[in-house]
Amino acid sequence: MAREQLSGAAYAWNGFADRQQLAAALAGNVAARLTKAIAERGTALLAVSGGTTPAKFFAALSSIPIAWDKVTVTLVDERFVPPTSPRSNAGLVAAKLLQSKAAAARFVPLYHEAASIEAAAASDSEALQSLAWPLDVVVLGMGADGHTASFFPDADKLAELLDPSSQRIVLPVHAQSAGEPRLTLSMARIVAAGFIALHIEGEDKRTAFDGAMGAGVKKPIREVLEAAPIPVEVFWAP
Ligand SMILES: O=C(O)[C@H](O)[C@@H](O)[C@H](O)[C@H](O)COP(=O)(O)O
Repeated sequence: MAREQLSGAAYAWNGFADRQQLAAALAGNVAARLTKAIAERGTALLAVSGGTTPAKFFAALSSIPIAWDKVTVTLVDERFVPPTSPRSNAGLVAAKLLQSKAAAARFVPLYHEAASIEAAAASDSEALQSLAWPLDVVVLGMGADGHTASFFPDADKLAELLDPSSQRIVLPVHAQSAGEPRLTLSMARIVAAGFIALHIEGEDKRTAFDGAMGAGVKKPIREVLEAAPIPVEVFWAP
């Protein structure tokens, strides 16, 4: 595990020979952190990302026997679609994570029906406000464009999205490259997590990550690493 310090953007690189080994290692790390949180405060709060990368990790985590009835799972971000949509991250989590042992966990979605995405985000629904913040664990993904969560480089009001002092829990996102409008946890809620993992796979993502750590225009993933008070644990496999 190589620990890197880049002018405030600290991260630890955890490289694996294949995606199954990564899934087992990341699941073991997350399960241990959740168990520690339950021992310390009686409950644990986990936020996960969607997309195509997490499926193996979700399957590995779901089978680990921890006190899942004391775990609340929410999302880092969500497309503005109902859980029945094939684009829904809530649907992905229900199908791939909240199974087996993890079926006993409580799930709190970001999406709920509303007249607009702004209305949905502004309500920061009652269920979210009452969660036992800060997050104990957050697992981020990253796009090849350097976005993470729904902090897309072409998002409207990107500076607001990246503001680490925001008091908001959930923010609305409009970005041409995102497809549908998004709901995202705010930067402040993400970087306050006790354990921040970035799960990326493939050479394209490694190249994109290395590029984001270099000079030039700061991509959102670099902004998150710089805003985080603790090193981000990067989990990568080819
Ligand atoms: O809603 C989403 O799409 C995710 O939360 C998003 O932030 C994801 O982590 C990246 O876009 C990577 O997506 P892939 O895993 O599909 O490459």
